Amino acid sequence: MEVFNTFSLLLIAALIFGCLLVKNSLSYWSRRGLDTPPYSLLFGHMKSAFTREIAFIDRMLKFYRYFKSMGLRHGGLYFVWSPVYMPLDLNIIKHITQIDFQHFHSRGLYSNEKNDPLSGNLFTLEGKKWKLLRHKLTPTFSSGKMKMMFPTMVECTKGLHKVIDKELGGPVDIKDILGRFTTDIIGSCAFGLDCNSLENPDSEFRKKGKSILHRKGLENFKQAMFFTLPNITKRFNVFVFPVKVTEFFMKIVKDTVTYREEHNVLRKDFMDLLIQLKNKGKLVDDDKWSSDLINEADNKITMNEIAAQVVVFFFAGFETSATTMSFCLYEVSKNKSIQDRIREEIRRVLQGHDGKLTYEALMEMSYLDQVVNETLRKYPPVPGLPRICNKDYKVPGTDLVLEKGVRVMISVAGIHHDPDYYADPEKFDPDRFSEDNKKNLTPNSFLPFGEGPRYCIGARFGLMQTKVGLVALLLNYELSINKKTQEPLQFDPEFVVASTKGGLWLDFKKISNMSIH
Ligand code: HEM
Repeated sequence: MEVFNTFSLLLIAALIFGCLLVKNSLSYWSRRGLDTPPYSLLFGHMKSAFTREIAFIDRMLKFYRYFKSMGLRHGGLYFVWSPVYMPLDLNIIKHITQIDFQHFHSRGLYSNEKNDPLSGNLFTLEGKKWKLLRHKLTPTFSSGKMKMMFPTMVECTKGLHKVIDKELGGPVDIKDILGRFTTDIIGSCAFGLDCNSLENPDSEFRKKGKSILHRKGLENFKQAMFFTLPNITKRFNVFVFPVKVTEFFMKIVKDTVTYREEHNVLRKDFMDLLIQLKNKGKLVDDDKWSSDLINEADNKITMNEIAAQVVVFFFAGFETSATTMSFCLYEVSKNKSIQDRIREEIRRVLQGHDGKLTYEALMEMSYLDQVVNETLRKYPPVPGLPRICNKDYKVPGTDLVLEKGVRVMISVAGIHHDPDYYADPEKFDPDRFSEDNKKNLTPNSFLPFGEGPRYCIGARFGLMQTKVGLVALLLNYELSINKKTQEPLQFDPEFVVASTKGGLWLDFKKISNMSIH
């Protein structure tokens, strides 16, 4: 009986202590004079990340609008019980992402290189490791390297035309088809493999890609934990990807590298550049691509590092571009005059290039560029930018000191939909980005690829594949919405990347049969 009483007392004491701890954690912002939207005791502001009720983009809009409606420059959130700072003021954001980068060089995401090699990638790495790797990988994405990969991308449009032609006559789920298209492009450019997912929607690559981005059950819970409590996840040695997915990619990368090295295969793709970094530590000049021109250097990368980068290129690269293309096609399906104007530009520019879609021809399509920018504004695929404070930081123009370890979330979606920066923000208006109007945009109010030294390394590649896909489709097909098109669009809570719920269904009518090859 006495043992039972002691145990009960200890339990009550632990409960009281736990409650006080939670209360203390959840008063972090009020003690510093920052406002917070209503939250749940158990999950803070992340309940819907665990329950998947509200999409990430909608959460980013909601929190931004809450603070904005109160006329605030910033506010506080809680990821479960840990404090997250949300700046709205563009000057504070500029300081965090660019000027005072040394205080915020990391995203504070899960990375556990030793036990989970694929988590040691450029997106998640921190501090010096990230800096060194970024330095080594930057030349991989130079415009010269992009030009070299361009023909591979254009080649993949053949498969795109075939699939659309097969589906003519009924509504087409363009989101799914474009996901397969970019899977094939990245598969080709990153792994040097023909993933064949356009022809075969059940291809292994497509299945693995989907299983990562569209997580269910325990995997969904794990993903929310990686995001909200990375340190705890690391302590439990949880893998960022399901073990089978990790094994699949590790094997493909190792087999490809070994085969290329044994057979002296040179291909103009990411894998080739990463193999150069592994063996020599440096890349050849843009205009040369042969093994005897590679300079020696000692900062080489390992096989595991190659695998981690190839996989992050794959996951960061295919869905972001596919959703950009889908949202763009949805908007031009509703705006016939915009659609006609792009098609007219595509035809005119191609005529000047013997009907071939070359890198130079694509760069000439300025209206297409405006339309893609407006799509990225209205539907930013990455709606929030995470950072973590690496050393105490006084927020400029305020009395607030962010302590080391406090996380930051910048609401890209909120800024892109703020009427102070974009008049009538729900209107799809590519002329916002015309040569004349661009000068009037508020500096730092357009952040689809992030900002500062952690800016998206694949932005050029992403824009290139997005535009190649759009040219291939808009040249030969007229698009319109149909009864199956969801209006208004709903974002899918199961995806971190902004994506529509239940696909995106459009009608395609073939109007010409022009080749771009
Ligand atoms: C439309 C397409 C794309 C969009 C909208 C996009 C967006 C972004 C954003 C917002 C970030 C975070 C930037 C920051 O925190 O400031 C990012 C980082 C990154 N992206 Fe992209 N991305 C796209 C395509 C790609 C592609 C095609 C690749 C690779 C082939 C790629 C690889 C990466 C990597 C590796 C990072 C981490 C960079 C670092 O931390 O140093 N992305 N991307």
